[in-house]
Amino acid sequence: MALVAARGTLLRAGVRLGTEAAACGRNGTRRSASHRVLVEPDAAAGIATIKFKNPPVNSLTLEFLTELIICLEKLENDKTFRGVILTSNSPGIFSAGLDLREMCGKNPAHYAEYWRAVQELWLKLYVSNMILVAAINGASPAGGCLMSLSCDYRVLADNPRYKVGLNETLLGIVAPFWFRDTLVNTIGHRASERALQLGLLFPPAEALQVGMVDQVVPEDQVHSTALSVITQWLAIPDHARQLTKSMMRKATTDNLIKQREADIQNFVSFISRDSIQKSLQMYIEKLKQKKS
Ligand SMILES: CCCCCCCCCCCCC/C=C/C(=O)SCCNC(=O)CCNC(=O)[C@H](O)C(C)(C)COP(=O)(O)OP(=O)(O)OC[C@H]1O[C@@H](n2cnc3c(N)ncnc32)[C@H](O)[C@@H]1OP(=O)(O)O
Repeated sequence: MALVAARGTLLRAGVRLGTEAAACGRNGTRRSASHRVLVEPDAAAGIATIKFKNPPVNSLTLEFLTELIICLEKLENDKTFRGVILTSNSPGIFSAGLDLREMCGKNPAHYAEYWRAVQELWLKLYVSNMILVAAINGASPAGGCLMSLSCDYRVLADNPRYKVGLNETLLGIVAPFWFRDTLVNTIGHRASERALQLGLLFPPAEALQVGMVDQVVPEDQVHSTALSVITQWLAIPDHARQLTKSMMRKATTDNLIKQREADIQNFVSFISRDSIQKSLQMYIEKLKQKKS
């Protein structure tokens, strides 16, 4: 159902599914997707690397979200691949999170479609049967951080500019309950309460200390470290690891699934408020001014 909706979005966006599908195939050679998601499969190792390529900052536009969802679904259904590394094709920025322009100046139907896609990506990541490792090679605020928190393991490049965290309150918006739950499941309740209220963005050493990431390594070792982590995890029998993952995470995803439509309605009414639209516009303006 969600995949059908996602395909509808892609087709409206003019994305050729044939090309995209080929990119996520089982071929062992390097291939790239048509648009915003590059996939480098290593069939022999059973691992694929997904590289975000949505310039300038890998923000989660509806089209990018849709491509990611379809790509993950294809890998999930292809038993060749047991592990996936998520990383950015543009070192410096992992992902700037949700695309602010998708949440600003649009109509309620658009907000609803957008939020459903955000939910879908999280659901796909959080309870994926595959081993997901985030190789965080750049800044990763808000939705970018959520993507990495949804993986099984996070490796962050040691660069003080590469901050990670759920900074929603700094934008005048509120992280929804399933963002909160993902964070609480990772770093615990007290640390989450502080991080969420203050919208904290953690530089690498602090991110490691609070548990937002599992390892901090020199920038040029992020991918190789992710690869060696995934290799260790691959040694565990899939059925035992998958059932354990499900046991740890399914209650969290079920909580969203049972109130998915209400969550969409909450988002639409929240984001449509004049005060929230103003806050987002001011934030976009601030990002622009930072440059000049
Ligand atoms: C009663 C309770 C009710 C509760 C109900 C809850 C309902 C739910 C509420 C809503 C929840 C929403 C959850 C939101 C999650 C998010 O992810 S929001 C997005 C947060 N993201 C950020 O804050 C990141 C902002 N960007 C940056 O900090 C920086 O851009 C960067 C990523 C660190 C990169 O810096 P730099 O390399 O210097 O690039 P810039 O020059 O800043 O940016 C380049 C251009 O990119 C544009 N841009 C940046 N980020 C975004 C973005 N997220 N979306 C869209 N566009 C972005 C930036 O404006 C620049 O554009 P140009 O000026 O046109 O070049």
